[in-house]
Amino acid sequence: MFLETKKLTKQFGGLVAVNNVDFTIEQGKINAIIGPNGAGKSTFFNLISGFHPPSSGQIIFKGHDVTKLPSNKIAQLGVARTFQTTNLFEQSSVLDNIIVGHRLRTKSNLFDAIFRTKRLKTEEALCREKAMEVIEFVELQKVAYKPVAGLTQEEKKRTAFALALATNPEIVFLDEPAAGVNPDETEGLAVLMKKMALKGITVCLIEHKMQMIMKLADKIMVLNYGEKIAEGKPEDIQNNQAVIKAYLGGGAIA
Ligand SMILES: Nc1ncnc2c1ncn2[C@@H]1O[C@H](COP(=O)(O)OP(=O)(O)OP(=O)(O)O)[C@@H](O)[C@H]1O
Repeated sequence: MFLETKKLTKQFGGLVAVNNVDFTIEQGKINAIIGPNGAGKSTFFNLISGFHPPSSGQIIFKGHDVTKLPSNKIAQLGVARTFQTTNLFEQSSVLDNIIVGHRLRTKSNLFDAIFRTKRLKTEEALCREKAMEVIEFVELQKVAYKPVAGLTQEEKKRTAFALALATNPEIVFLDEPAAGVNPDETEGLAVLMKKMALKGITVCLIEHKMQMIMKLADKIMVLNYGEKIAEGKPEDIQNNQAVIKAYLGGGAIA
């Protein structure tokens, strides 16, 4: 099993935001988490990427219990994530944003920076090389040297993907990757997510755009009031009575 949760639970005071959720994420596939507003999707995401400690339950990643690991330690195991609004440096170029993001995860220290050590120079060169590689992967070569402020929404999303990919992750968690982009751009981002999965990177996303999810996902989990009400292939989910009921008659998942 690649990534698995066992009876994962998160309580905020008296509210159970995630309730006893068993879920498996399939390696190299596109795994989606859907559900009505307030269903617990973001909380579940925050638990499995180490941003919140669970109240109870377990998270197993490649056979290791990572339940109690902080997010930086989980990141070192090959887990990366994007946020609904990824903070980019608007006045800096795409390339610099990615280099800075990557540098934050490399090993040089203040001593290296002051004395411009060989290690620092080697790492800088490697970061630049890696940044160019991921810029090419997300197809942003044409805007690599442009400030982020002048990019389209889709290009900004691609930059956020590139930031996550620069750490060589085995799995990326994408929080509403297509929020705020138009249908054409949504299609472009869907193609990019497929490209990631084809490269062997496991994708796990939260998304409200149902048409996109039904076409894109290999596997879907549906949360409602913190509980898993369904798990399966898109066609199973679309025809699942509990899911249709949760979405008030099914209009939202048609
Ligand atoms: N830090 C917190 N403190 C207290 N309650 C919280 C906290 N975070 C989330 N909640 C509550 O937990 C429940 C689940 O919220 P969550 O944001 O995970 O849902 P969601 O499915 O991601 O919703 P949306 O689709 O609207 O983003 C909600 O009732 C929310 O108010």
